Amino acid sequence: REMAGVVAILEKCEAAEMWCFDPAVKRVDEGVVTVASALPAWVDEATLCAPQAVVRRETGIEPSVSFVASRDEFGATRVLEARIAERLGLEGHRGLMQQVLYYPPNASYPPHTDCRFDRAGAQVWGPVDERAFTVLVYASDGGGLTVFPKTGVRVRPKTGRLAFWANLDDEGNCDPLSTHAAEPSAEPKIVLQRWYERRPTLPPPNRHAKTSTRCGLDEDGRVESCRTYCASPNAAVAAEATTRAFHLWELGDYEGAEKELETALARQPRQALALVLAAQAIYARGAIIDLPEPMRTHRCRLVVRHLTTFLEDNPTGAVADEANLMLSDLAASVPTCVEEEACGG
Ligand SMILES: O=C(O)CCC(=O)C(=O)O
Ligand SMILES: [Fe+2]
Repeated sequence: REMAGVVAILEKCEAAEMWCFDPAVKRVDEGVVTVASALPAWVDEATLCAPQAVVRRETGIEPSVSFVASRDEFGATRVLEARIAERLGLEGHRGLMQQVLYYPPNASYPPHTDCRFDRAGAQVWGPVDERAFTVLVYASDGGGLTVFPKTGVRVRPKTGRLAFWANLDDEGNCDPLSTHAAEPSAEPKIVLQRWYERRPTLPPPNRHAKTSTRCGLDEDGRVESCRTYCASPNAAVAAEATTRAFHLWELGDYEGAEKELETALARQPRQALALVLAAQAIYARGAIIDLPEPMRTHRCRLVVRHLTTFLEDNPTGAVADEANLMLSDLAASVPTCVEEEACGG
Protein backbone atom coordinates (compact mmCIF):
# COMPACT_ATOMS: atom_id res chain seq x y z
CA ARG A 1 0.00 0.00 0.00
CA GLU A 2 1.09 3.47 -0.79
CA MET A 3 0.72 4.72 2.77
CA ALA A 4 2.68 1.95 4.40
CA GLY A 5 5.98 3.79 4.57
CA VAL A 6 4.57 6.87 6.23
CA VAL A 7 2.54 4.94 8.75
CA ALA A 8 5.49 2.77 9.72
CA ILE A 9 7.66 5.78 10.34
CA LEU A 10 5.04 7.64 12.33
CA GLU A 11 4.41 4.58 14.47
CA LYS A 12 8.09 4.39 15.26
CA CYS A 13 7.99 7.89 16.57
CA GLU A 14 4.84 8.87 18.38
CA ALA A 15 5.65 12.55 18.56
CA ALA A 16 6.07 12.57 14.80
CA GLU A 17 9.07 14.84 15.04
CA MET A 18 11.96 15.26 12.68
CA TRP A 19 13.75 12.41 14.40
CA CYS A 20 11.27 10.08 12.81
CA PHE A 21 13.32 10.32 9.69
CA ASP A 22 16.19 8.23 10.85
CA PRO A 23 18.70 8.30 8.01
CA ALA A 24 19.32 4.64 8.84
CA VAL A 25 15.98 3.95 7.20
CA LYS A 26 17.79 4.48 3.89
CA ARG A 27 14.58 4.43 2.05
CA VAL A 28 12.25 6.75 0.27
CA ASP A 29 8.85 6.63 1.85
CA GLU A 30 5.72 7.38 -0.02
CA GLY A 31 2.45 8.86 1.09
CA VAL A 32 -0.50 10.65 -0.39
CA VAL A 33 -1.56 14.21 0.27
CA THR A 34 -4.40 16.17 -1.17
CA VAL A 35 -2.86 18.90 -3.23
CA ALA A 36 -4.61 22.06 -2.14
CA SER A 37 -7.51 23.29 -4.22
CA ALA A 38 -5.71 26.64 -4.29
CA LEU A 39 -2.91 25.05 -6.27
CA PRO A 40 -3.93 26.47 -9.68
CA ALA A 41 -3.07 30.06 -8.64
CA TRP A 42 0.38 28.92 -7.62
CA VAL A 43 0.91 26.89 -10.76
CA ASP A 44 -0.54 29.65 -12.97
CA GLU A 45 2.02 32.09 -11.68
CA ALA A 46 4.70 29.53 -12.29
CA THR A 47 3.91 29.61 -16.00
CA LEU A 48 5.26 33.17 -15.99
CA CYS A 49 8.58 31.47 -15.84
CA ALA A 50 8.68 29.95 -19.30
CA PRO A 51 11.93 28.19 -20.16
CA GLN A 52 14.08 30.58 -22.07
CA ALA A 53 14.05 29.92 -25.80
CA VAL A 54 17.61 31.17 -26.05
CA VAL A 55 18.86 28.38 -23.80
CA ARG A 56 17.11 25.78 -25.88
CA ARG A 57 18.49 27.25 -29.09
CA GLU A 58 22.06 27.54 -27.92
CA THR A 59 22.39 24.28 -26.03
CA GLY A 60 19.76 22.05 -27.61
CA ILE A 61 18.70 21.30 -24.03
CA GLU A 62 15.16 21.66 -22.77
CA PRO A 63 15.41 23.45 -19.41
CA SER A 64 13.22 22.47 -16.49
CA VAL A 65 11.66 25.29 -14.52
CA SER A 66 11.73 26.05 -10.83
CA PHE A 67 9.23 28.61 -9.62
CA VAL A 68 10.36 29.57 -6.13
CA ALA A 69 7.90 30.87 -3.55
CA SER A 70 8.12 31.59 0.15
CA ARG A 71 5.81 29.59 2.39
CA ASP A 72 3.59 32.59 3.03
CA GLU A 73 3.12 33.62 -0.55
CA PHE A 74 0.30 31.42 -1.81
CA GLY A 75 -2.61 29.82 -0.04
CA ALA A 76 -1.59 26.52 -1.58
CA THR A 77 1.87 26.64 -0.04
CA ARG A 78 0.32 27.10 3.40
CA VAL A 79 -2.18 24.29 2.98
CA LEU A 80 0.42 21.93 1.62
CA GLU A 81 2.79 22.87 4.44
CA ALA A 82 0.12 22.10 7.03
CA ARG A 83 -0.61 18.70 5.46
CA ILE A 84 3.06 17.80 5.41
CA ALA A 85 3.50 18.90 9.04
CA GLU A 86 0.48 16.83 10.04
CA ARG A 87 1.53 13.75 8.14
CA LEU A 88 5.29 13.77 8.48
CA GLY A 89 6.00 15.94 11.49
CA LEU A 90 8.10 18.29 9.39
CA GLU A 91 7.20 21.68 10.83
CA GLY A 92 6.69 24.44 8.30
CA HIS A 93 9.18 26.81 9.86
CA ARG A 94 11.96 24.30 9.36
CA GLY A 95 11.40 24.41 5.63
CA LEU A 96 13.19 26.46 3.00
CA MET A 97 11.46 28.04 0.00
CA GLN A 98 8.84 25.98 -1.81
CA GLN A 99 9.30 25.21 -5.48
CA VAL A 100 7.00 24.28 -8.32
CA LEU A 101 9.15 22.24 -10.70
CA TYR A 102 7.94 21.96 -14.26
CA TYR A 103 9.59 19.63 -16.75
CA PRO A 104 8.57 20.12 -20.37
CA PRO A 105 8.80 16.99 -22.54
CA ASN A 106 12.37 15.63 -22.63
CA ALA A 107 13.66 17.78 -19.75
CA SER A 108 15.55 15.95 -17.01
CA TYR A 109 17.81 16.54 -14.03
CA PRO A 110 21.04 14.59 -13.59
CA PRO A 111 22.03 12.55 -10.49
CA HIS A 112 22.89 14.69 -7.47
CA THR A 113 22.34 14.97 -3.74
CA ASP A 114 20.40 17.86 -2.26
CA CYS A 115 23.06 18.49 0.42
CA ARG A 116 24.49 21.99 0.42
CA PHE A 117 27.81 21.11 2.00
CA ASP A 118 28.45 18.70 -0.79
CA ARG A 119 29.74 21.71 -2.65
CA ALA A 120 33.38 22.66 -2.75
CA GLY A 121 34.47 24.78 0.17
CA ALA A 122 31.39 24.32 2.26
CA GLN A 123 33.04 21.38 4.01
CA VAL A 124 35.14 23.72 6.14
CA TRP A 125 32.02 24.62 8.08
CA GLY A 126 31.39 21.00 8.92
CA PRO A 127 28.01 19.36 8.77
CA VAL A 128 25.13 21.78 8.51
CA ASP A 129 21.44 21.19 8.80
CA GLU A 130 20.49 22.65 5.51
CA ARG A 131 18.38 20.44 3.28
CA ALA A 132 18.35 17.60 5.78
CA PHE A 133 15.11 16.31 4.22
CA THR A 134 13.47 16.56 0.83
CA VAL A 135 9.74 16.37 0.22
CA LEU A 136 8.25 16.01 -3.26
CA VAL A 137 4.54 16.13 -4.02
CA TYR A 138 3.69 15.26 -7.60
CA ALA A 139 1.05 17.34 -9.32
CA SER A 140 0.92 15.45 -12.63
CA ASP A 141 0.15 11.89 -13.60
CA GLY A 142 2.96 11.62 -16.06
CA GLY A 143 6.51 12.66 -16.58
CA GLY A 144 9.93 11.37 -15.68
CA LEU A 145 10.44 9.19 -12.63
CA THR A 146 12.45 10.31 -9.62
CA VAL A 147 15.12 7.62 -9.37
CA PHE A 148 17.69 6.74 -6.71
CA PRO A 149 20.48 4.94 -8.57
CA LYS A 150 22.26 3.76 -5.39
CA THR A 151 19.22 2.16 -3.82
CA GLY A 152 17.22 1.22 -6.89
CA VAL A 153 14.16 3.14 -5.69
CA ARG A 154 12.06 4.56 -8.53
CA VAL A 155 9.11 6.86 -7.87
CA ARG A 156 6.53 7.38 -10.59
CA PRO A 157 4.76 10.76 -10.67
CA LYS A 158 1.10 10.58 -9.74
CA THR A 159 -1.01 13.53 -8.65
CA GLY A 160 -0.96 13.79 -4.85
CA ARG A 161 1.80 11.24 -4.38
CA LEU A 162 4.36 12.34 -1.86
CA ALA A 163 7.93 11.14 -1.60
CA PHE A 164 10.32 12.13 1.14
CA TRP A 165 13.78 11.14 2.21
CA ALA A 166 16.67 12.10 4.46
CA ASN A 167 19.75 13.56 2.81
CA LEU A 168 22.07 13.14 5.80
CA ASP A 169 23.47 10.08 7.53
CA ASP A 170 23.62 9.42 11.28
CA GLU A 171 26.57 11.76 11.73
CA GLY A 172 24.84 14.55 9.85
CA ASN A 173 27.05 14.11 6.78
CA CYS A 174 25.70 14.00 3.29
CA ASP A 175 24.45 10.49 2.59
CA PRO A 176 25.50 9.30 -0.87
CA LEU A 177 22.56 6.86 -0.81
CA SER A 178 20.29 9.87 -1.18
CA THR A 179 21.64 10.48 -4.70
CA HIS A 180 18.71 10.94 -7.06
CA ALA A 181 17.78 12.18 -10.53
CA ALA A 182 14.75 13.15 -12.57
CA GLU A 183 14.50 10.95 -15.67
CA PRO A 184 13.50 12.44 -19.02
CA SER A 185 10.08 11.62 -20.41
CA ALA A 186 8.00 12.43 -23.46
CA GLU A 187 5.32 13.69 -21.06
CA PRO A 188 5.56 16.87 -19.01
CA LYS A 189 5.84 16.69 -15.23
CA ILE A 190 4.90 19.01 -12.38
CA VAL A 191 6.20 18.39 -8.90
CA LEU A 192 6.22 20.54 -5.77
CA GLN A 193 9.50 20.42 -3.93
CA ARG A 194 10.58 21.61 -0.52
CA TRP A 195 13.75 21.11 1.51
CA TYR A 196 13.62 21.01 5.29
CA GLU A 197 16.27 21.64 7.89
CA ARG A 198 16.54 20.04 11.30
CA ARG A 199 16.22 23.40 13.02
CA PRO A 200 13.83 26.30 12.50
CA THR A 201 15.09 28.52 9.75
CA LEU A 202 14.35 31.91 8.22
CA PRO A 203 14.84 31.74 4.46
CA PRO A 204 16.65 34.78 2.99
CA PRO A 205 14.94 37.13 0.50
CA ASN A 206 13.86 35.24 -2.63
CA ARG A 207 16.94 35.52 -4.81
CA HIS A 208 15.12 34.01 -7.77
CA ALA A 209 13.17 37.19 -8.33
CA LYS A 210 15.43 37.80 -11.31
CA THR A 211 14.88 34.98 -13.80
CA SER A 212 18.03 33.00 -14.45
CA THR A 213 18.99 29.72 -16.08
CA ARG A 214 21.72 27.47 -14.80
CA CYS A 215 23.17 24.58 -16.75
CA GLY A 216 25.28 21.68 -15.58
CA LEU A 217 28.01 20.02 -17.66
CA ASP A 218 28.65 16.33 -18.05
CA GLU A 219 32.09 14.68 -17.75
CA ASP A 220 32.99 15.67 -21.29
CA GLY A 221 32.14 19.30 -20.63
CA ARG A 222 28.93 19.21 -22.64
CA VAL A 223 25.78 20.85 -21.34
CA GLU A 224 23.87 18.07 -19.64
CA SER A 225 20.83 19.80 -18.20
CA CYS A 226 19.51 23.28 -17.53
CA ARG A 227 17.04 24.77 -15.11
CA THR A 228 15.35 28.15 -15.26
CA TYR A 229 14.58 29.75 -11.88
CA CYS A 230 12.04 32.48 -11.32
CA ALA A 231 9.61 33.92 -8.80
CA SER A 232 6.42 35.98 -8.80
CA PRO A 233 6.38 39.76 -9.32
CA ASN A 234 5.25 40.14 -5.70
CA ALA A 235 8.23 38.14 -4.52
CA ALA A 236 10.51 40.27 -6.69
CA VAL A 237 9.30 43.53 -5.13
CA ALA A 238 9.41 42.09 -1.61
CA ALA A 239 12.90 40.62 -2.06
CA GLU A 240 14.33 43.84 -3.48
CA ALA A 241 12.79 45.91 -0.70
CA THR A 242 14.05 43.52 1.98
CA THR A 243 17.56 43.58 0.52
CA ARG A 244 17.53 47.39 0.47
CA ALA A 245 16.31 47.32 4.07
CA PHE A 246 19.35 45.20 5.02
CA HIS A 247 21.72 47.78 3.52
CA LEU A 248 19.99 50.71 5.20
CA TRP A 249 20.02 48.78 8.46
CA GLU A 250 23.77 48.32 8.20
CA LEU A 251 24.14 52.07 7.74
CA GLY A 252 22.10 52.60 10.90
CA ASP A 253 19.20 54.05 8.93
CA TYR A 254 16.39 52.23 10.76
CA GLU A 255 13.74 54.61 9.54
CA GLY A 256 14.70 53.98 5.92
CA ALA A 257 14.83 50.25 6.62
CA GLU A 258 11.36 50.35 8.11
CA LYS A 259 9.96 52.04 4.99
CA GLU A 260 11.43 49.37 2.72
CA LEU A 261 10.05 46.62 4.94
CA GLU A 262 6.61 48.19 4.75
CA THR A 263 6.86 47.87 0.97
CA ALA A 264 7.82 44.21 1.33
CA LEU A 265 4.98 43.51 3.74
CA ALA A 266 2.44 45.25 1.52
CA ARG A 267 3.20 42.54 -1.08
CA GLN A 268 3.75 39.63 1.30
CA PRO A 269 2.01 40.39 4.60
CA ARG A 270 3.20 37.28 6.43
CA GLN A 271 6.76 37.14 5.18
CA ALA A 272 8.72 36.02 8.21
CA LEU A 273 11.98 37.81 7.53
CA ALA A 274 10.32 41.16 6.75
CA LEU A 275 8.09 40.89 9.83
CA VAL A 276 10.90 40.32 12.24
CA LEU A 277 13.18 42.91 10.64
CA ALA A 278 10.38 45.49 10.67
CA ALA A 279 9.75 44.83 14.36
CA GLN A 280 13.46 45.12 15.09
CA ALA A 281 13.84 48.28 13.01
CA ILE A 282 11.24 50.01 15.18
CA TYR A 283 12.48 48.42 18.38
CA ALA A 284 16.15 49.04 17.57
CA ARG A 285 15.59 52.75 17.52
CA GLY A 286 14.98 52.20 21.21
CA ALA A 287 12.80 55.23 21.29
CA ILE A 288 9.40 53.66 21.86
CA ILE A 289 9.44 54.36 25.60
CA ASP A 290 10.52 57.95 25.10
CA LEU A 291 7.80 58.74 22.57
CA PRO A 292 4.88 60.94 23.57
CA GLU A 293 1.44 59.37 23.65
CA PRO A 294 -0.44 58.38 21.58
CA MET A 295 2.61 57.74 19.38
CA ARG A 296 4.21 55.44 21.94
CA THR A 297 1.23 53.08 22.09
CA HIS A 298 0.78 53.23 18.33
CA ARG A 299 4.40 52.31 17.56
CA CYS A 300 4.45 49.68 20.25
CA ARG A 301 1.33 48.01 18.88
CA LEU A 302 2.83 47.92 15.43
CA VAL A 303 5.82 45.99 16.78
CA VAL A 304 3.54 43.64 18.71
CA ARG A 305 1.45 43.00 15.62
CA HIS A 306 4.51 42.15 13.53
CA LEU A 307 5.91 39.87 16.23
CA THR A 308 2.69 38.01 16.96
CA THR A 309 2.12 37.41 13.25
CA PHE A 310 5.68 36.13 13.00
CA LEU A 311 5.25 33.86 16.03
CA GLU A 312 2.03 32.34 14.67
CA ASP A 313 4.01 30.94 11.75
CA ASN A 314 7.35 30.49 13.53
CA PRO A 315 6.65 29.36 17.07
CA THR A 316 10.09 27.99 18.01
CA GLY A 317 13.76 28.64 17.41
CA ALA A 318 16.34 31.32 18.14
CA VAL A 319 14.47 34.09 16.30
CA ALA A 320 11.21 33.16 18.03
CA ASP A 321 13.05 33.41 21.37
CA GLU A 322 14.22 36.89 20.45
CA ALA A 323 10.71 37.87 19.40
CA ASN A 324 9.33 36.66 22.72
CA LEU A 325 11.98 38.63 24.59
CA MET A 326 11.02 41.77 22.71
CA LEU A 327 7.36 41.16 23.50
CA SER A 328 7.95 40.75 27.21
CA ASP A 329 10.18 43.81 27.27
CA LEU A 330 7.45 45.85 25.58
CA ALA A 331 4.81 44.44 27.93
CA ALA A 332 6.88 45.61 30.87
CA SER A 333 7.77 49.05 29.50
CA VAL A 334 4.57 50.03 27.64
CA PRO A 335 1.61 48.41 29.42
CA THR A 336 -1.02 50.12 27.22
CA CYS A 337 0.50 48.46 24.20
CA VAL A 338 0.25 44.80 25.07
CA GLU A 339 -2.73 44.81 27.44
CA GLU A 340 -5.11 46.26 24.90
CA GLU A 341 -3.80 44.04 22.13
CA ALA A 342 -4.54 41.04 24.34
CA CYS A 343 -8.14 42.21 24.75
CA GLY A 344 -8.49 42.55 21.01
CA GLY A 345 -8.32 46.34 21.26
O1 LIG B 1 11.96 16.28 -10.20
C1 LIG B 1 12.39 15.35 -9.52
O2 LIG B 1 11.91 14.23 -9.58
C2 LIG B 1 13.53 15.60 -8.58
C3 LIG B 1 14.00 17.03 -8.58
C4 LIG B 1 15.23 17.22 -7.77
O3 LIG B 1 15.82 16.31 -7.30
C5 LIG B 1 15.76 18.58 -7.46
O4 LIG B 1 15.27 19.55 -8.05
O5 LIG B 1 16.64 18.70 -6.60
FE1 LIG C 1 17.21 16.89 -5.79
